[in-house]
Order: sequence, then C-alpha cells, then structure tokens
Amino acid sequence: MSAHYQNQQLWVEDQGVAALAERFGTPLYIYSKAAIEQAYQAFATPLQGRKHLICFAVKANSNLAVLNLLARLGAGFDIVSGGELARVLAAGGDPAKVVFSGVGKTRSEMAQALKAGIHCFNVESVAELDRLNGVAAELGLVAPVSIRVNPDVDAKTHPYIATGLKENKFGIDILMAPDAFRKAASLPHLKVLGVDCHIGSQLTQTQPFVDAIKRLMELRETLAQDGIELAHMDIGGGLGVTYTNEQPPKPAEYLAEMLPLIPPSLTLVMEPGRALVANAGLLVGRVEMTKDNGFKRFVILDTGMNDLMRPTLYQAVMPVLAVNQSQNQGPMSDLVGPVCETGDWLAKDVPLSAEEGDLVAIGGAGAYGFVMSSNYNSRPRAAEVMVDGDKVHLVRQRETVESLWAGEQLLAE
Ligand SMILES: Cc1ncc(COP(=O)(O)O)c(C=O)c1O
Ligand SMILES: N[C@@H](CCCC[NH3+])C(=O)O
Repeated sequence: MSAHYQNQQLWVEDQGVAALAERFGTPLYIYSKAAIEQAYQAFATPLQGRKHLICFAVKANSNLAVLNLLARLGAGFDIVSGGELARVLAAGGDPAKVVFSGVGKTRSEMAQALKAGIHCFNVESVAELDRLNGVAAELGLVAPVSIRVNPDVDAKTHPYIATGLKENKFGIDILMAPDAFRKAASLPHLKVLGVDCHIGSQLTQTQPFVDAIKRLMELRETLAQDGIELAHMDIGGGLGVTYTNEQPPKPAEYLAEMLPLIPPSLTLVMEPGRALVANAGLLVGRVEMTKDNGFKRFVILDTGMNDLMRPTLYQAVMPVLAVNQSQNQGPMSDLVGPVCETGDWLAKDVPLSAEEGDLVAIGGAGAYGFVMSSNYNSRPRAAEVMVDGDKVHLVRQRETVESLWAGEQLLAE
C-alpha cells in the first residue's frame, strides 16, 4: 500500500493526505507514482530475458497520467473499446503494444484499431472472426488475431468477476477452439498470432491459472498438428491483491509458476490491471455527520457508491484508514455515503471514531475506482491527483455541476 502513517497522520509518499484534501477538496482520488512503478517492476523484473509484453488492462484505471506513466515504463495496453484505444494514444501509448479484448467490438472500433496498427485482436467468437475479416478486407489490411479461449476453469472468485467458466459470455469454448482457429487460418484478411485466456479477476490462488495454461498448451499441440503455429500466448490478467486479509501470490511467485509451463519460443503476453494499480490509490472523503440510531452508528461521508462501487457491487471489503490514525479505534460503525440507496456503503462494522469534519480514506482504490464512478444523484465526479515524492499533480479536475448537463437541452416548445 502506497499510504503510510507518520506521527499519526496518513501520508502518500511525501505528501500529507490532510493537506491534499484541504488543497484539492473531497472526495479525492490520490495515486502514488512510486507505487505504480514498483508494481510494474514486480512483473517486469522476473520477465527479463524472455520475450514478453505486459499489457495494462486500461479498464482498471484509464486516467491519462496513469496510462502515460505506464507507457513510459514500457507497458503495452489491453483495451476493450475504441474509447480506451483513443485514451492510450492520447497518453502516448504505442499502438503496436495494444491488444484488443471484448465480446462486442463494433465494426467502427475494429476499423479504428486496424488503422492504428494494434498488436492483435483477442477474438471472442466465430461471428467476430467473420466481422473482422470483412472490415480488414474493406481496408485492404490483414488483422492480427489471437483467439480468446474459455478454458472452463473455476477462478474461485466473486461470480461477477469470474470469466473463464462455460456459462460466462467470454471467449470461445475450448472444445470449439480448434475449429475456430482453422477458420481464422482460412480467412484471407486474418493472420493467426496467438491464443489468449482470461479466467477472472482478484484470484488469490495460482492453481486456476496453472489449469488454464495447461489446457491452452494442449490446444497449441492440437493446432500444431494442423499446421497452425502460434507466436504468442496471452495469459490474461486476474492476479489478486491484498485489500484486507487476502494473501495472493506476489507477481514474482505467480510468474515462477507460470513461466515453466510456457516455452520461451512463445512471446508471453499478460494483461494485469488490478495488480498494477489497486494499492497505488486511495479515495479520501470527509465526514459530513454521524448518527447513532441506537442499533447502529453511521459515519456519513461526502463520498459513496457513486465514487466507489466495489463495496456495494461485489460486497468487497476494502481497507478503511482514518487520516488521523487514532480514529481507527472506536465504536463499530458503518461507513456510508450521501446517495439515496440502502446499498450506498463503503465499509460495514469497522471501528471508527471519526466525527464531522474528519477525513477517512479507503485503500485499494486505484483499480476499478474512479473508472466505475457515476454521476448518480447529480454528484460531480471526484478530482484525481498523482503524488510523486514531494510533488503533486492534479491529473483530473473535479467535475462541475454545470458539466453534468452540458449535453442536455430544454424542450424546444
Ligand atoms: C480481458 C481482460 N483482461 C484483463 C483484465 C484485468 O484483470 P485484473 O484487473 O484482474 O488483472 C480483465 C478484467 O478482469 C479482462 O476482462
Ligand atoms: N470491476 C471489477 C473487476 C472487473 C473485471 C473486468 N473483467 C472489480 O472491481 O473487482
């Protein structure tokens, strides 16, 4: 975690969180540049000397400054929309290091990515092979493809973020994959580059990854018998992080199990999201008021589910860090927001003595935090800042209320 206490006060690198909240207001997302750099190196270092491409899953945090930082570190990007591709390019990312996942790519998104010259399309259905071949033909281009296989492996994670089971919409069933590869190889405007899988997110064990890779390796042998040679294997993202008590393998431990399964002749592509940014981010809110209904104590913040959906959407337990450390003790409280939904909570039953005006941070908020935020209840979205040592950069301005209706019109009468 990028944040630490010093003299009972919460800091991110060399910046006090209280001073940042004072200066930029709340709710505020704070990212640590050093924490992102360290997380990236934790993947890159064990891969030295091996053909590889680390493609950050842009969906986890698409702020341009975050993407720019990762691009400068040498990262590629895993995108799932034309919007994400545009962000990567605006942030200085190299299109030749982009892989394009997603089950519903539109024709125009395909054309946009082909013209940009991305590394490959992770194709998720037979219908998509036909569509992509057609779009590439119209442009007189050949589309590099990798087929996303659904290996039917239980990732043992929350059902909403498991993606590698038969019943999930993702990928092509592993039993149908050989036919899909044969078809891809036969289409004139496609070039088969590799095979891909992504079995889910926030995995805390390596076994499901191992099972999936073994199935992909078997598939590779079957394909080789048909004369279809693969240049790369994309093992997706999904490595979990510690929010509170989870004990996922560290990137080096995870890679130590994966690397022996994959021959070095194959370029290893991976798509980590959460593991690169989750613990580089905090969401900071200020207490508006507290109330005790005799049954429960509520600490009501100026931030809630519209800024951070993970608790209510996945019942995710995220760490609560009072900015004044001494306030991490006290009566058991529910940390809730101002949104008119019973599900508007950020934490349940945590010891917290914070009162009106005090600041509370939620840790692990660098991934799937701001990107999943909304304007529900006409709440402008938070500002985002990135701390770099003793410097701080405002990397996204707080929205104004007026900007929320900028595209709306009164009735013309
Ligand atoms: C295709 C694909 N790749 C990569 C990721 C990134 O996953 P994570 O943030 O768990 O590393 C996701 C999200 O789960 C995904 O759907
Ligand atoms: N949004 C999810 C992860 C999504 C994975 C997308 N494939 C989370 O916060 O845990």
